Amino acid sequence: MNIRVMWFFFSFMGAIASFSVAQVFQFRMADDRLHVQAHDLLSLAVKIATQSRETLSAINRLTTSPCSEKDVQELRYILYLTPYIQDVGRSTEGKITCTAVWGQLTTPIQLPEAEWKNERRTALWRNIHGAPDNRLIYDIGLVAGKAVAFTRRNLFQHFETANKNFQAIIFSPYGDHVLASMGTGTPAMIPLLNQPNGILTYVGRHAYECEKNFDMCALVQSKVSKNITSTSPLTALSITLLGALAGAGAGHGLSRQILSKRTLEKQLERALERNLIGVVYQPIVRLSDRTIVGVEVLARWTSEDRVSVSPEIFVPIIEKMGQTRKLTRLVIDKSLAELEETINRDSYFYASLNVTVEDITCPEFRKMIIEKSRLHNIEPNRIALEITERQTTDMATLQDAVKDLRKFGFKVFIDDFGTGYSGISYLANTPVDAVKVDKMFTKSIGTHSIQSRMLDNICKMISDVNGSIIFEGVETEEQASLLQNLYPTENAQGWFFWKAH
Ligand SMILES: Nc1nc2c(ncn2[C@@H]2O[C@@H]3COP(=O)(O)O[C@H]4[C@@H](O)[C@H](n5cnc6c(=O)[nH]c(N)nc65)O[C@@H]4COP(=O)(O)O[C@H]3[C@H]2O)c(=O)[nH]1
Repeated sequence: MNIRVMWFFFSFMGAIASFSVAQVFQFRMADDRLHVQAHDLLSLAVKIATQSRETLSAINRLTTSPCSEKDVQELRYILYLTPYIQDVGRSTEGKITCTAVWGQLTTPIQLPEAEWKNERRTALWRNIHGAPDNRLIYDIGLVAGKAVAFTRRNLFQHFETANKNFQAIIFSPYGDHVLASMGTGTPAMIPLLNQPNGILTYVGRHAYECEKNFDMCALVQSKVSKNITSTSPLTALSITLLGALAGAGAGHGLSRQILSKRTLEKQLERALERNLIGVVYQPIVRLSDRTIVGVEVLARWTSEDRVSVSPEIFVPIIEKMGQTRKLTRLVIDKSLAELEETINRDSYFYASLNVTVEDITCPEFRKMIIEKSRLHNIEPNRIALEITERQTTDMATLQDAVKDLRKFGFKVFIDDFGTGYSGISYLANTPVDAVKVDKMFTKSIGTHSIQSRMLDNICKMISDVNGSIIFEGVETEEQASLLQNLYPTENAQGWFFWKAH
C-alpha cells in the first residue's frame, strides 16, 4: 500500500472512529440528560402531589364551620403557605361552595364528572380553563372529602422552555391516566414503556422514572438524537467527515461536563471521608436586649479547586448521594466539640443544628445524638434540632420521633416556616419548641405587602400552638426595631446582628 493511500485509509478510519466515539458520547450524554430531566420532572411532580395531599388533609382537619368567615380566613392561611397551589376551597355534593380566593360563592360551582379517582378517593380534573365557570382556571383540580385544591398553572412550563424538542408526561404506572403532559404528541409515548430505558427507537430516545408512594411516573423523550444510519448515504458520509472534527471536539467537551458533575460528587465523597466539611456559627439574639442566646450551626465546604460552595448547592448533592447521615454526624461532631466550653459557661446558651427528617426518624440518629451530648457533657436541652419538610415522610413516624427527642430533653425547631416546605401540617400535628419564620416575612416588615399583613396572624397562630418564634434574615435596624417593639420576648438572627463566622 502506498504511503498516501495508507494515510488516507488511516485518516478515514480515524474519522469514523472519532465520529463513533463522539456519537457514543453524544448518546450517553443525551441519555444522562434525559434521565436527569425525568428525575427532576418526577421530583417536582412529587412535591406538587405532596403539597396537594397535605393541603387537602389540612382543610379536612379544620374545625371551623365550612365556608364561614373564619373558615375562609383559615383557607387563606393554608393557601398562603402553599406555593404550588393556586386556590383552595370547600366542596359539597360535587359543588364548590367557597374558595380562599373567591370567598363564599353565592352560586356554587358544579364540578363536571371527575376524570380520574385514586384509591385514596381523591378525584382529579385536568386543564379546565374557564369551564364550567370562568373563575376556574387551573391545570389540575383535586377533591378529597370536603376539600378542593387547584394547582398553580404552568408549573412544568420551564421544562418545555428550557429544553428544545422536549416531550414528557406524568402518568399513572399502568399508563391508564395522564396527569400532566408537556410538548407535543405526548400520549403516544406510553407504549414505549415496554422497552428498556434509553434504547434507540424511531421516535428518539427516552427515559422514565416512577414513584411508588404517589403512583406516578415521569417519561421524557427527545427527538433530537438520530442514528446516523437513518440519514441518506451522502449525508452520512458528510456527517462522518465533518463529525470527525466536530465530534472529537464535542465529545471532548461533553465528556468534561460529565466529568465535572461526577468530580463534584467524588470531591464531596472525599470531603466527607476526610472530615473536610467545616462549620460556622450564626448567633441567635433575644430581641428585647439583643443578647446572644445561642448559635445556628451552618456547614461550609471549599472544593478542591478552592471554590467556596454554598450549602444550598452541596447539601442537596449529598442528599442525592444518600450521604446525609455522614454530613449530619460530621457537623454534630465538629460543632459540639467546639461549642462545649461556651455552652457550659452560660446557663442558657444553645446550639441549633440543621437535620433532615430522615435523620430524626432514624433510631440510630437518636442514639447517636444522645451519646454525643453525653460525650461532650452538654445537656440535651442545649441542643436544638431544626427540621424542614423537604423530604416526605409519614406524619405519625415524624411525630413519634419528635416526641421521643423532646422526651430526652432536646429542643426541636421548625425551620423556614412560610416557604411551603414547613407549613401548617407541622404546626397542627407536631408540638415543637420554636418555629423559625422565614426571611421573606422578615423582609416584608414595614412594607404593605401581603406577607407583611400575614405576619401578625402567622405569629399569633404559632404562639397559640407552639412556644417561641425565631425571625430569620434580619438585615436592617428598621426590621430589628419593629420586631423588637412587636415581639419583644421572641428571638431573631440575621446579618444585621451577626453574620455566620
Ligand atoms: N439573605 C440573608 N441570609 C441570611 C441572613 N442571615 C442568615 N442568612 C442565611 O440564611 C441561611 C439560614 O439557614 P437555613 O434556613 O437553616 O438554611 C440552610 C440549611 O437549610 C442548609 N444547611 C446549612 N448547613 C447545613 C447542615 O449542616 N446540614 C443540613 N442538612 N443543611 C444545612 O443550607 C441552607 C443555607 O445555608 P447558608 O447558605 O449558610 O445560609 C444561612 C444563613 O447564612 C440575612 O440576614 N439575610
